[in-house]
Amino acid sequence: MSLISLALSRGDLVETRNLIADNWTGGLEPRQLAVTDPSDGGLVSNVPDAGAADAKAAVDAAQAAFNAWRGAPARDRAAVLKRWNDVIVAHQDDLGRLISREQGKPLAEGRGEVLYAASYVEWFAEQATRTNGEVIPSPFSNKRILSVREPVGVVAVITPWNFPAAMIARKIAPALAAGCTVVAKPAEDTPLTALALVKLAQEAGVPPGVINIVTASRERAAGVVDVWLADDRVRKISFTGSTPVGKHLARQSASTLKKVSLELGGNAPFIVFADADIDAAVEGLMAAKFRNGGQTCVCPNRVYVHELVHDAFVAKLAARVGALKVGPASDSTSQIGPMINERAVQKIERHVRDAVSQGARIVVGGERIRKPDSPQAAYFSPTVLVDATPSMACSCEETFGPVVAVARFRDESEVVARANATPFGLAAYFYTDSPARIWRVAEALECGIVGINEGVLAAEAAPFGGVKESGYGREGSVHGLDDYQQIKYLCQGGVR
Ligand SMILES: NC(=O)c1ccc[n+]([C@@H]2O[C@H](COP(=O)([O-])OP(=O)(O)OC[C@H]3O[C@@H](n4cnc5c(N)ncnc54)[C@H](O)[C@@H]3O)[C@@H](O)[C@H]2O)c1
Ligand SMILES: O=C[C@H](O)CS(=O)(=O)O
Repeated sequence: MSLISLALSRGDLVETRNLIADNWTGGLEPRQLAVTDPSDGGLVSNVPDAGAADAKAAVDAAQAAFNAWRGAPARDRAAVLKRWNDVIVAHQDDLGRLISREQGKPLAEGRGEVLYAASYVEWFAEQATRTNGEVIPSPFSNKRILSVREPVGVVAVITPWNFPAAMIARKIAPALAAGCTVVAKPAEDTPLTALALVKLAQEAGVPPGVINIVTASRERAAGVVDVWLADDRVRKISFTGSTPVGKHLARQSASTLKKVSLELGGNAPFIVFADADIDAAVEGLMAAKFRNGGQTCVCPNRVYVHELVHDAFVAKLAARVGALKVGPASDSTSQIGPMINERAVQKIERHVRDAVSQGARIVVGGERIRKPDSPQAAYFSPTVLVDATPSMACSCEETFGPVVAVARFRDESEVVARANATPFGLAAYFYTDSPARIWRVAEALECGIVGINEGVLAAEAAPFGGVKESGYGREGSVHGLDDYQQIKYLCQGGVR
């Protein structure tokens, strides 16, 4: 094991308090939430386990800051966001270590996520000065009409644990660019990265009350968010997480007709046609599937390989999967870190057991890895299953782990139908050498994101989001501000 320290050079970036207005606070109740290292179960730190009173205080602060922030020139908002981007990049190493400590991903991935998060901040620093309205040719000689874009108001941001930096940056940056203010609640497993990012935002000059962040346990998360859902000053919910929670938030937002954007669960198909470059398809699947140990919403969850190339593909894939090194983030040679928690690894075990009980065969892996020196850690061996069928749990639910389930197919129309036979529609991937097939299949797949002969799609310039039960709204791209703004129509009469 080539050990590396996950200690930060700037220890004060391990911020253990919540921020409301310009007050770093331990919370209005003396309750604490323990943050543990998934690599060994050790305690990283404690943060406040906030409640309803903290949630309301956050909205009070965000509302109080809104008029001044929305009234600032767009270039001033852009300058603050640019400085935030710069300080995030300057602290890439510390933030990467913090991500790896609380989320478990290997340090190289943690460092990479920091730059990914910063790319959204930089993108929206640029977009902030482009929120143009329109002067519209008037249908009336005595009237002039135009439209302007305005910030919606206070935005509630609720984020998951798998990308603790990128997911919250992908929401706070456009909110601030649009002139909104924010109340944020990061995932209970990974609050420290979000707290550090907000601390850096404060250092970059984000005014008091523009960003407010509270942390809460899984048991108390609903209590915090329910306050925001019921408060009519909160004009938008931006959520990334599971589909069941997303549906709940959408239902509860209806009472005050909040704008809602939902980046939810996936069940991505990965299709390898007979005319594909098999080596490229294997590498594409490795990149897409094993990023963050398979714990991403766009990970391929069902792999369909044409029967003519199935055995050759599986043999190459199994060799690559079997060679992946599993270990703690503190080992620089680790390629697959621990799963986020015990609940996650038990779901993966359940999926593998269910698949085998229905006839799937394990080609490589298939078992939990227990490390004597870290009995509480939740490691799972990189796994390839073949002979997967639609009725298996691993075909119906996202496994969210390092397990590849492979099925054969015969023709294009059959495999597209199978790929679409899911309530989800976030990402899909396919490999082919046929330009005509590229258009047919890309148009036929029911999803928001398509990888064509490519496995890694993340990009701040691209519109990220899904359809069906993977949610709605788009993050990043020139569309990323739309959900944080409203369009106002102005009509001036008496011109003639
Ligand atoms: N589409 C995307 O961009 C995207 C990105 C990352 C993760 N995800 C999805 O998120 C899931 C994994 O993340 P997770 O386990 O953190 O999801 P989760 O839905 O359990 O939790 C997400 C956030 O919601 C909060 N939350 C949980 N229950 C709540 C409730 N009743 N009321 C209010 N807030 C509540 C959590 O504290 C957390 O902050 C997977 O389904 C994954 O596909 C989607
Ligand atoms: O897990 C969800 C992330 O949004 C995936 S990505 O890093 O944006 O591709």
